Amino acid sequence: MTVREPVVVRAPAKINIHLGVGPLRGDGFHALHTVYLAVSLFDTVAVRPGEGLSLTLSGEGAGTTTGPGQVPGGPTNLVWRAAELLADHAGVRPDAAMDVVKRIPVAAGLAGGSADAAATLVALDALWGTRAARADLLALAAQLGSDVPFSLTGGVALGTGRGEQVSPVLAGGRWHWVLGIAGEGLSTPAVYAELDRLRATGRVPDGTEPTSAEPVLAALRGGAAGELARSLANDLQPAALSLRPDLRRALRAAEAAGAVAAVVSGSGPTVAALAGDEEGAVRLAAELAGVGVFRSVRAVTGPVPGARVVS
Ligand SMILES: C[C@@](CO)(OP(=O)(O)O)[C@H](O)COP(=O)(O)OP(=O)(O)OC[C@H]1O[C@@H](n2ccc(N)nc2=O)[C@H](O)[C@@H]1O
Ligand SMILES: Nc1ncnc2c1ncn2[C@@H]1O[C@H](COP(=O)(O)OP(=O)(O)O)[C@@H](O)[C@H]1O
Repeated sequence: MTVREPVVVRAPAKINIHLGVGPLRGDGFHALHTVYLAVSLFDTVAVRPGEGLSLTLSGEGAGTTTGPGQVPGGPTNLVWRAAELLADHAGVRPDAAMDVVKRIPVAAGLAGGSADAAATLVALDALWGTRAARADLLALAAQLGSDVPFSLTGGVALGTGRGEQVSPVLAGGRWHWVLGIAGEGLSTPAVYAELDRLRATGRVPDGTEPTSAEPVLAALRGGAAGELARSLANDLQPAALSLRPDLRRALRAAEAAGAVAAVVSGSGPTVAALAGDEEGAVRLAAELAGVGVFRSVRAVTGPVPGARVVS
């Protein structure tokens, strides 16, 4: 009997360096104009032949049992759903043993579940030999979540629609960040709902004119960290701050520790602090490691590629 080596795929976390949120659409999603950046913090998904589907989870977050950070171990996990969707699309039996190593913190605004879903599509496409067209993989990804197509493509991309329509963006550099990770996650739907509430009560602009992505796109072409720092924007940030007031302290701490700018990543609660260069990021990480508001900190760089087979 030949024992087949597993197919191992890694997929990156993302931060939103621009997140313009338009009005709530009829389908329950908000129209977005976002700029995603894939960063060097990865989950891996390994798949082997199996009878039916099975799933094991290890690494940070895998054992979380309460709150929005809970990762389901069965059919509702995005990995399991991705496997069923690809099998259905390709007309094959959903047979695979799947092992996920989670290093991307859960419910952190870093798209860890989306990374796992994208990695699973790529891994099982290789294991099952389904050879799905890229456009089909992107369409399956969009069915799994708004962020999943970006997790497939990686790099730097503009996201429109509900965030699922991605197109690459020209970027003239690499940027160094420190991620400040909070102890407890935030639920994405709860943060969008809080934004709607703040808009309905006139506490923030109503979203008919979401913040423009133009400054950030120009800064990406230029490549300088200082220019990017001036153009970071996140329309969800007031909602995340409203639900989690201690995030204000986290943002101030990042700037006091030498970040050229700091912004909440996506729906939060992770704070993405931009450093001037690589050494600056190492220094910033050391400074922020001692700040009580963060459970942990990670120095990362981006852009990095999307979900890729690594062995
Ligand atoms: C906020 C963002 C920014 O990139 O990322 P995270 O911070 O979650 O990582 C995304 O919009 C999250 O995308 P994702 O996590 O894939 O969300 P989905 O599963 O598609 O949707 C979960 C829920 O979020 C809300 N949602 C999501 C996307 C969108 N454009 N409008 C929304 O209102 C809806 O309530 C939806 O039911
Ligand atoms: N493989 C997975 N990894 C993480 N979360 C998952 C996964 N599958 C399903 N989920 C669910 O998705 C929610 C959001 O997870 P995640 O993608 O980590 O956060 P965010 O949407 O903030 O980027 C989790 O709270 C969990 O209930």
